[in-house]
Amino acid sequence: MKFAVIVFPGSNCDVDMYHAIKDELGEEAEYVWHDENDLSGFDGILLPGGFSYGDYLRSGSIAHFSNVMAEVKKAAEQGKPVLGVCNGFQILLEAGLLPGAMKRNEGLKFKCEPASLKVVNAKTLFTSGYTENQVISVPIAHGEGNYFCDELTLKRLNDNSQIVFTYSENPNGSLEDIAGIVNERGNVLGMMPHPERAVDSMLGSSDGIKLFQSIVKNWREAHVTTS
Ligand SMILES: NC(=O)CC[C@H](N)C(=O)O
Repeated sequence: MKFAVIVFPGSNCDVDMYHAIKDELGEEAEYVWHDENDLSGFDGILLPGGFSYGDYLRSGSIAHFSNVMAEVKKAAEQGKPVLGVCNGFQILLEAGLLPGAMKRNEGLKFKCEPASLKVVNAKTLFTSGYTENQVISVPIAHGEGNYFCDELTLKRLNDNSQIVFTYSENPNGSLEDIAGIVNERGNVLGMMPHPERAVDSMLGSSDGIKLFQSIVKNWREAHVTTS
């Protein structure tokens, strides 16, 4: 499986993402600069964390105008897996690929620490390697992770099982402890915690690797025929 790691001016978790895919997962990965106009050669799209355009205005609000975002939308419409982590999640929200918005953390402090997450929905293509309600440890590092949406959107998220991860202890004030959500179709996931930084026990946790393994397993089942 071949992944695109999209790089925006100010991305700083692209190397971690690339390392997780290439060295820990053992799949193909390529850096793709934000002005690229063609993602047709990739099977999965990864938007890594960082401070695209210095987080000016609102995190992700400038990056979502990048050329590559039209291609990310196309890939999502084609049903390809699209994962946005931290700033990647913020960009997906700004692009309208996921509902809701991100506010500054309650307390207005940047939080960088391990987080306990509950896997609320283990039926997505991103989480099928976990069990329902499994608690995993994945680090967070953000100043703008306070997820917010209106009541109707929240009801839809709950009714469609689109809330995928919640925090055991809410670090940022996000609505209903939301740490990650998926789109209605189930192929676009945004999450504030960093699974790419939890892929080896030397990093304090290897719980994140299952997320990437789930993507590959589900992709193989759908695309690779064995005789
Ligand atoms: N690591 C990240 O992507 C976090 C940066 C992010 N722009 C923030 O809210 O602070």
